[in-house]
Amino acid sequence: MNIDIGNALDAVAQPGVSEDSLRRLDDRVAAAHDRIERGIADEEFGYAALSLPETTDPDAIHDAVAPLADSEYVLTVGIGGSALGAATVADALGVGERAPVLDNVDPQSLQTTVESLPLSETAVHVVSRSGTTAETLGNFLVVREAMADAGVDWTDRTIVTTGESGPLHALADEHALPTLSVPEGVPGRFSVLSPVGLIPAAILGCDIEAVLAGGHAGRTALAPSIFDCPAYAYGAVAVALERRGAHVNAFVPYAERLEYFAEWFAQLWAESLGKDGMGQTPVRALGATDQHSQLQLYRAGRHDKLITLVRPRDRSQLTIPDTEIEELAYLGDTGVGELIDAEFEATEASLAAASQPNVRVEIDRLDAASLGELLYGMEAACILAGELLDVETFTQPAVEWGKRAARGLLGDIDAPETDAITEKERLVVAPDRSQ
Ligand SMILES: O=P(O)(O)OC[C@H]1O[C@](O)(CO)[C@@H](O)[C@@H]1O
Repeated sequence: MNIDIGNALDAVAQPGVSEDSLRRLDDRVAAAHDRIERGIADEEFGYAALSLPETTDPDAIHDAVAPLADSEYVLTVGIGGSALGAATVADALGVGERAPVLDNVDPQSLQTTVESLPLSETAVHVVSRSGTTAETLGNFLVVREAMADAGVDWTDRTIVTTGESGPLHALADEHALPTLSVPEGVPGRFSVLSPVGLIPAAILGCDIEAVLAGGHAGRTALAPSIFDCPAYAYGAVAVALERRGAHVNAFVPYAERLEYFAEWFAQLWAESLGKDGMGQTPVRALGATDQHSQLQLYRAGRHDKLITLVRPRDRSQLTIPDTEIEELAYLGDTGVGELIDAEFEATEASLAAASQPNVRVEIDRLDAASLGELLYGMEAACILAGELLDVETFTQPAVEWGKRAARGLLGDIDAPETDAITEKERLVVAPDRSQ
């Protein structure tokens, strides 16, 4: 993974960062790096995520999934960090269509998903770090009943990843389901390089060792300076720009197979850095598609964004055939990869020409090793940003209020938050149907 921050400098962008302030910021990056290394060495909560390339045991994953190796599909039942990592890895490695994700509680899509899958050839991976998440457990209870109704023994086709205790762990124990642990000290959104993110890819025959090796390359690339460490360069520049008004991070991968990666990044960035009244709002977009929907805003709208452009350098070859239409001659014999890269570079230049700060993130090609390095790099960038912003990067206390309110509404607990639902201020505007 390498990073080009040239278009974030104040010589080009507004807001922009001067090279002097980057050099001054580098002292803080060196101190933050020491802090991170100490956290890794002491296996501290959160920092332990940066040891996963070394601590995750791919053999244990292969052993656990061996009975499911005949699966045509792997259905992940999880939400947030318990789904987005697995979806990102499967998507990026080209098995996304065989690795659907149930990460919402929408009755229609749940029904459609369950009805569309050959349940006897489907493995179900239920993932929840807490083991209590209502959406995940609710979805799973529906899926297992559908399997039973279809005459499929769900205990033969289910594998669980969860914490050391909780209802999901109890259920797995009761039915002797194969169970792997969410690694100790690793928050969900930082757990992609563990069984949480790797099980579907392993069942579908992907090279998870190469993903971990890429993560390891990311580990060895950590260095106490933004001028030597791409991950820290990204994190530091994002923070510096946020401080100068770039409160939005439009994250734009130029590869369809990285669409879930943008969603994964959005959780990582929002849930880790959205604290104490700060935090860049991640916006997922896709290149070149969203050039035709969002770029007008990115170029001519407020100067309140960092635009992150991501691409694999090497792409598969597919050539646009020649055409008899003269105006389209320029497309003939052009690679589709050439076309999307021209769009990438033109968009990058168009943002610079409009003084809109943007950063280029590149990987060699979209393969297991580069993916592992990219995921690790973004996690390290996020942790570095958290150090510079001095926020509690690894928790997400603000999400608990809503969970209590919902459980109160469903009669599970007696929660004061639930009152706010019934006492909501109302000013409803509805069309007058009497006319
Ligand atoms: O893995 P769990 O405990 O089911 O949580 C799922 C997701 O929900 C959150 O706790 C937010 O509600 C995320 O941090 C987490 O990734």
